[in-house]
Amino acid sequence: LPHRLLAMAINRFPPHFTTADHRDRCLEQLRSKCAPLEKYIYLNGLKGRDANLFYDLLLGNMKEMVPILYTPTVGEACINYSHIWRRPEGLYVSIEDKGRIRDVLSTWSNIPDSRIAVVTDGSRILGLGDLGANGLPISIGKLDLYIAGAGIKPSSTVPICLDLGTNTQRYLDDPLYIGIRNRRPGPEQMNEFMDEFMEAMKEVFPNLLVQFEDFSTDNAFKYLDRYRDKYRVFNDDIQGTGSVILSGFINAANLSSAASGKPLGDHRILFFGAGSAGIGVAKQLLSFFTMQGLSPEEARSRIWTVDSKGLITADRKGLQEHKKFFARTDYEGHALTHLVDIINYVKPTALLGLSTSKNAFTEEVVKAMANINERPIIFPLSNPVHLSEVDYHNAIEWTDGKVIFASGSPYFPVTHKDVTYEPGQGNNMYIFPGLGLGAILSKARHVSDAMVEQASIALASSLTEEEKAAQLIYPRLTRIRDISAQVAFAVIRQAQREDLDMNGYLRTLPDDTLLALVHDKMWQPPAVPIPRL
Ligand SMILES: NC(=O)c1ccc[n+]([C@@H]2O[C@H](COP(=O)([O-])OP(=O)(O)OC[C@H]3O[C@@H](n4cnc5c(N)ncnc54)[C@H](O)[C@@H]3O)[C@@H](O)[C@H]2O)c1
Ligand SMILES: O=C(O)C[C@H](O)C(=O)O
Ligand SMILES: [Mg+2]
Repeated sequence: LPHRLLAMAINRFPPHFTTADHRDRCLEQLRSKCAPLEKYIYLNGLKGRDANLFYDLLLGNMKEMVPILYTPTVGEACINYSHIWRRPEGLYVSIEDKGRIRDVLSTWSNIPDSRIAVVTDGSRILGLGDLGANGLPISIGKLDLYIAGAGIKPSSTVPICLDLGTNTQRYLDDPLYIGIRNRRPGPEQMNEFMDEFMEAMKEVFPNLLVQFEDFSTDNAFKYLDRYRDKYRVFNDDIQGTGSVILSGFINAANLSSAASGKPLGDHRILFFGAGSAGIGVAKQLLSFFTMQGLSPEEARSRIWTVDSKGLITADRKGLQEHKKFFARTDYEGHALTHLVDIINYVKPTALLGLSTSKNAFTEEVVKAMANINERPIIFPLSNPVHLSEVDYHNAIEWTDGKVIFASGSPYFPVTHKDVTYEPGQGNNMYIFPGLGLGAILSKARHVSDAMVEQASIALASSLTEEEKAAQLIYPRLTRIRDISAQVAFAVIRQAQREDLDMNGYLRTLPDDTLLALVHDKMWQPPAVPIPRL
């Protein structure tokens, strides 16, 4: 520091100030706030004042801080973002920037360092609907997990919110709303905007991986298909979720089959919710069955999907494109609309909720699953927690502790008849940090389906003996860096198998050296000494 600044800094730190004490002081300040949103605002302020300390605290307190910075509290932060906004912390690209998007992107301060952008258009934030320009915190929250969970350097991250307007009237009417006050454009105008945006991203940020986040279902599928072979891009809600749930399902199916004695290939999966997440997961779960030796057609026959109109059948008029693949052709009879009737007809071993329909898995539903399965697999995956299809304590109580459970948002452990049960969290946060790190280190030209699948298998195999003994299906969050390294390693090797990598050096490394290199590349918050005379 120049002498004048050093002198100022010395004068302003109290004589007994130490960094270690200050870490404890910040934790105490955080814990003194009662409301989760207040905690979010506090942490956001801390990040602005001292980012290194913020990430150091996050790394040391993942279990406590992730539910504040990420799901579920980040959802509340998004809903209220126009009112809690403090300072610029990401990049907004608005529909009014059309024709000069390249110039807008060029204003970003860390272009040479930039490696990963999370881009949302705010149109489907978690299960909370169209939040427009208030969606930026979801990009920030995902990138905080890249930094803490996979050691991506903070200066390499680019949070982006595309401000295309909103169809949510209460925001259009809110005098403090931070976005443009228009309804969303039609598909043609949006396509033109997205084409210009993606091309400009490639020009301005040549080394960037783009993660699409929380686009409404039609656009999520459309823009993934449109850009996946042209740019380095993946969709977290379709591919990240598919990958994390395949992983949890592999471990859950093993536990369930061990209890029932039935072969793994006999599982039958019922999806409640058939949007980007439901169909994304269903497509990824096909590979669970093909891994057991089933043909692709047999695999498809093990999956049933349900939307707000009931069991999806091929004869339904006006069926949306993304629902056609799993639409049943073998059901004859009147439309099945009640979940219990559907369960009794399908006899699923697993019920997965991606419906945004709070408490849809009622006692009757859960007991119907428990009646036909020794250990029913029930995953209420909708976020945030108040939209979960069933709360953990109910799932435990209604199945007398037999359920194999994972939810999208975190739950606390539950004690039932003197036994304490730990829930799994089936959230794409276990996948995207490692998937992104692997794609960045290998300099992969594209993110392939096989890379996503290898990420999933690596996650499934990452359980420790202790975690297996506790019958967990996902590893503990405190091990996230280790898990991300294993995921990244698997992604790099798959990129190499498919000739998608542009970092030839990594090919020359034996497995243990490559894994060590992935760990070495992870950024650690530096301990910044307090200046003293
Ligand atoms: N756990 C995770 O990692 C993860 C990842 C992605 C998405 N999600 C969650 O999944 C949910 C869905 O996301 P999406 O993008 O697929 O949304 P979406 O709105 O496109 O899809 C919702 C689906 O649920 C169906 N549905 C709604 N109400 C229903 C009801 N009462 N009965 C039956 N079906 C009903 C709809 O018809 C639709 O098919 C969100 O809450 C999101 O937060 C979780
Ligand atoms: O953001 C999350 O917590 C998971 C997922 O991407 C979602 O949209 O719900
Ligand atoms: Mg999402």
